[in-house]
Amino acid sequence: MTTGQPLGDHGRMEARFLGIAELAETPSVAVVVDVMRAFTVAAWAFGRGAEKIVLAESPDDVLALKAGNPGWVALKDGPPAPGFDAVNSPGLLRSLDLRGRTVVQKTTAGTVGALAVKEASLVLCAGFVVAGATARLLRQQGCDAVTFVVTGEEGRAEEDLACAQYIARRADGSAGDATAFLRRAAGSRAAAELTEGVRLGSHPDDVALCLELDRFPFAMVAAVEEASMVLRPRAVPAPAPVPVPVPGDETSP
Ligand SMILES: O=C(O)[C@H](CS(=O)(=O)O)OP(=O)(O)O
Ligand SMILES: [Mg+2]
Repeated sequence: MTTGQPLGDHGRMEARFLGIAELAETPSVAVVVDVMRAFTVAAWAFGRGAEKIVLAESPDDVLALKAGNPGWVALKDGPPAPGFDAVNSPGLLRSLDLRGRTVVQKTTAGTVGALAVKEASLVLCAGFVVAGATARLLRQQGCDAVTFVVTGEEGRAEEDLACAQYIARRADGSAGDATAFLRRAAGSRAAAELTEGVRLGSHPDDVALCLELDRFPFAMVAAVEEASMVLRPRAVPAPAPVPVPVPGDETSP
């Protein structure tokens, strides 16, 4: 799906929403979106103390990287598998202590999307849990053209598209009411599959955790380090509220 369009009322940022297979050229700035579940899981890994996440090309690469780096945490989607330490579930990951650890992650959609734009000058990975920080970072960087990679269902995954459009609106300075976007994600095929237990390696809380808006105050930046694509958190504090002048109060601005 190609829906190049200027966004918001302000016209400051041009956003394009593309599936992985539609990436004909390397974008300058890419936001790779996987709500259910790769980048919700990645955010939880950082929330639990992980230092970095290496995005791997294949399950075999995960195991090879782990073999060469004792202590790394091997993670993939699907059911628990020999040699792997974790699955792609925020509900299961949130009880792990990952302080100082390196996670190696391979999933069906999210990690593939990030690797597809590894040559971009700025790559952010996102879901609703880091939506606000991701939008703030795009604003801080002055990004005027952003390609959102909608990783699920060949660019049509409703949870990813809704999240991408929401981040684009916030980055563009438009109103930040997320209700309609979250409702679309809650009604997605991915949410239904997780609720019905179709997707293996899951926890009953996974959908709710994937729909937690701004759960974390950091964005997630991916960059090539020594031939691997490495994801790291970057704190993006919300700006302090502007004081409202109070008539008659000489101490107010
Ligand atoms: O683990 C997930 O939820 C999915 C698995 S699949 O795409 O439904 O097979 O992977 P993700 O890359 O996180 O979308
Ligand atoms: Mg997904």
